[in-house]
Order: sequence, then structure tokens, then C-alpha cells
Amino acid sequence: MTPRETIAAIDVGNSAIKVALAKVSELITAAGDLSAGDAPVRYQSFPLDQPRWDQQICRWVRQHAGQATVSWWVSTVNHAASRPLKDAVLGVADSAAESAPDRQQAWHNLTFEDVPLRIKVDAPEKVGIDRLLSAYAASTRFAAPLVVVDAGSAVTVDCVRPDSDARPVFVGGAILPGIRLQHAALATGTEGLQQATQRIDPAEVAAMMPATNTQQAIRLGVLAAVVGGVERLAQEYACPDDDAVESLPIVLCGGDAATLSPYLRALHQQVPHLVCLGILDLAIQQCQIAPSGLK
Ligand SMILES: Nc1ncnc2c1ncn2[C@@H]1O[C@H](COP(=O)(O)OP(=O)(O)O)[C@@H](O)[C@H]1O
Ligand SMILES: CC(C)(COP(=O)(O)O)[C@@H](O)C(=O)NCCC(=O)O
Ligand SMILES: [K+]
Repeated sequence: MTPRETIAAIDVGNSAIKVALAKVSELITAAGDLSAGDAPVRYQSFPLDQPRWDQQICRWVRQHAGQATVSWWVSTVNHAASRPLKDAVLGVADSAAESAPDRQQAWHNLTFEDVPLRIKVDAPEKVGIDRLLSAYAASTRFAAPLVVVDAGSAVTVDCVRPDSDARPVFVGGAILPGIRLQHAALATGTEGLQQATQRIDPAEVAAMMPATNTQQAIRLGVLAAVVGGVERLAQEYACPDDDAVESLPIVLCGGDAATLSPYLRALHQQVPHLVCLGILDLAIQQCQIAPSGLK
């Protein structure tokens, strides 16, 4: 990778593909804080239930990258989606004719070995790379111990602790079904429950403790399951033996972060695009180590 290139940081989840695009030269100059509003990064989310999302992504990247060489750095936990995207990017798929590349493209699937974070779990290669990258991005912005919550298709509640040298270590976490999956599970697993609208209105929640109809009861129950689970885990990770202990601070991201935030009583901060930020952090680090470009 060289400073003249553009980097496309790609987070392939189970509901959407999130894309962050930045010129490497501008990233190096702005390395201070990529979460800042004025950072030279464009973000776009492409839901996987939209038609031709692979073409849409190629077109969007081409529109904003111009003729620059694009390095695609990819975090994927959904290979059924990342494989056709790779084919479209590299011009392999027939259907990609419209977006076939007229400039150089490089595709790099990230693994746990690319993440400069100590990992202390049974099998690091089996942990979702999105969990490791968001933990890495959080640990470069906030002091460990901390909890990283990615509220997407699944909600992951991960813990980063300092080691004896105060360096951050990913020590594992918990996985629970996300809001949309919980709604779908209730609707498909019962006769009496239909899919409730997912939208949660804070005024409505305040008025329904307890809920007085089925739809509201589903919305309240699912919200409480996720918020309650996150808060309990953040407290248990701080100190499993003491109820009185404060929760660890939470860094919150994912498609449902804004929905959950108003109900979380634990100290938390929303940082959108955390997985993409982790990828861009890696890119900056690599350029700083090898400014002439090695990869
Ligand atoms: N248009 C949408 N399409 C899909 N999910 C959405 C949409 N709007 C909100 N959501 C919520 O966002 C969650 C998915 O978040 P996201 O971070 O994109 O997930 P993933 O990382 O699994 O792809 C869903 O569980 C759903 O509750
Ligand atoms: C837990 C996940 C499904 C979350 O995916 P997402 O909700 O972001 O689509 C993903 O990180 C994954 O497939 N993990 C592999 C198992 C593990 O992390 O232990
Ligand atoms: K997730």
C-alpha cells in the first residue's frame, strides 16, 4: 500500500456491508482521531436485503475513489456475502461487467493475525474478526478495562482488560441475538406472536411498564433482554463477585446502537463504524511503519 492509494475498509456483517473510504495520504495526516467529524473518511452502509448491493458498492467506491488504486481491506463474518463482492470488485463475476475495474484493485481478507491486540481466548482464529477489530479500535481510543458492544444481527459484548504492562488484551465476551433476530425468533417460533414493528419510541417505552398489548410486550421484552444483558455483563466483567461494583465503561456500535443508547444506564459512548475504524487504524499503522508502502 502506498500513500497515493485509496483504502476501502469493508465490514461485512450478516445484515449489511459497511464501507469506509479514505485516501491513504489524508489518513496519515489526520491520524489523530478518525472518529472526529472532520476526518477525511466517507462512510456508507449497504443493507444485504437490497437488490444488487455488490454493484452498488462497486459504483459508490468508483464514484468517490476516481482513478486511484483501491486497496480493499475486508473484515468478514459472512462469506456468502463477501465472496460475490470480491468477484464484483475484481471483475470476476459476469454480472459485474458494469463495474468491471479499469484500475488496479487489491483485496485483503483480514484475520486475527493482522490485529495488533493480544488475544486470550481458546481459539483466536474462531473469534469473529469484526469483534477483534472493534475491540482494537476501542482500545486505541479508550483505556482498558472496557466493554465493546456491537449491536448488529447478533449483539456481541466483549471485554478488553489491561495486562500487567497495561497493554490491552481481548479476553472474550458474550453473544446474544440482536433485536431483529429476537423479533423474528418470536414470530417464527410461536403461533400467537406476529412480527411486531421494531421501531421503539422512547415515550412509548416510558408509558408501558408493563406493556398492555402484545405488540408492545414484544418490543419491551426484546429491548429489555438486550439492554439488561449488556448491563449485567458489563457489571460481571468488572467484578463477578460483587453486585455493588460499577460497570466497566461501554463502547457501543452497530446498527442498533442508537436504539439501545437511551435505555442504557451504564456509562457508555457511541462510536459508529468501529469495525471500519479498526481497519483504518491498521492501515495507518502499516503506512507509518513502512511509509514507502510494503503491502
Ligand atoms: N434497514 C435495515 N436493515 C437491516 N437492519 C437494520 C436496518 N435498520 C436498522 N436495522 C437494525 O440493525 C441491525 C443490524 O445492524 P448491523 O450493524 O448492520 O448488523 P451486521 O453487522 O450484523 O450486518 C438489525 O438487527 C436491525 O435491528
Ligand atoms: C457473532 C457474529 C455472528 C456477529 O456478527 P454480526 O452481528 O456483526 O453480523 C460474528 O462475529 C461471528 O460470526 N463470530 C464467530 C464466532 C465468534 O465470534 O466466537
Ligand atoms: K454484531
